[in-house]
Amino acid sequence: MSKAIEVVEKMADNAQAAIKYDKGAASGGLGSISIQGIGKSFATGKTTFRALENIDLEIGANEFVTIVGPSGCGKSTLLRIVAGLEEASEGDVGVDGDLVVGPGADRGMVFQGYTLFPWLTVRQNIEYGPKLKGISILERRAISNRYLRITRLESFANRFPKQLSGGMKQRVAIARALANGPKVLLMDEPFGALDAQTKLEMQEALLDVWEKEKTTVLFITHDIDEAIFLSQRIVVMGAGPGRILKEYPVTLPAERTSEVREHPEFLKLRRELTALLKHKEE
Ligand SMILES: Nc1ncnc2c1ncn2[C@@H]1O[C@H](COP(=O)(O)OP(=O)(O)OP(=O)(O)O)[C@@H](O)[C@H]1O
Repeated sequence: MSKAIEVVEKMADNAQAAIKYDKGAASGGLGSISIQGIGKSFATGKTTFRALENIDLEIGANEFVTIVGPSGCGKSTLLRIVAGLEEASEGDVGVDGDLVVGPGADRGMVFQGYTLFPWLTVRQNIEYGPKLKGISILERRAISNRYLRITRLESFANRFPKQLSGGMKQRVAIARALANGPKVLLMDEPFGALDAQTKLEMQEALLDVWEKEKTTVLFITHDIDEAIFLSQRIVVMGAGPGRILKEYPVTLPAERTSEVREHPEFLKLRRELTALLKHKEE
């Protein structure tokens, strides 16, 4: 089953999906995330595999936090737990004080693969979530217009996914997530498959969306430069079992232009993170 279908089906199953579209959430809802004592064990044959151990992380409303760490340290598992797609073995996740018990419209997911519905146009993909929630066609049109504009896809509204470039498809995926009015965007290596130039453009586009929509973003990447450029805070995880090793506040200017990449603070952070992660990969 594709990840998009998995998310949508679980949302449909979940009582939280019944929450009516709330413009307040789309345009400045809160969105603080509280991750408390999360542990996760997977049953693997006769043994269990300890994927996450004692994860505590508090993320403020409208904060942009990125998780980096070696392959297999549990980044995706943690994000899936926050999304409500995976159940934690121990601990709790709350969004604005509400316990996460499954996927909900308050949390939008964007993955690495292009998880669009290939049989729907760009506009229909964006309107899919609102339609599922029974939002009227007029209101749906207003929502899709807004996110087509914000993601600069207006002239591609009637195209099908296969007629789009990789960067455009990821912009549609972001627009589709935003169309549900989430307080929180959960992004698992969303730009991992893009070429270098498109990736840089997408990072700037995402910061633009984040500033306009005031969503909280929890982002995963292997790309240290991407983590520094985007984030207000970087959380480094280690493996065996997956745990938080260190947190770095990113004290770069709020306006992230390409010059920021040459900023001494950027270069210092890159050196520190590279050294820490190199050591962990060895
Ligand atoms: N359903 C599952 N059953 C058993 N083990 C799992 C399952 N899902 C994940 N794991 C294991 O848990 C660990 C963490 O996986 P996860 O995908 O969260 O890591 P990650 O840090 O996101 O890795 P990557 O950076 O390579 O994407 C891995 O060792 C993985 O094999």
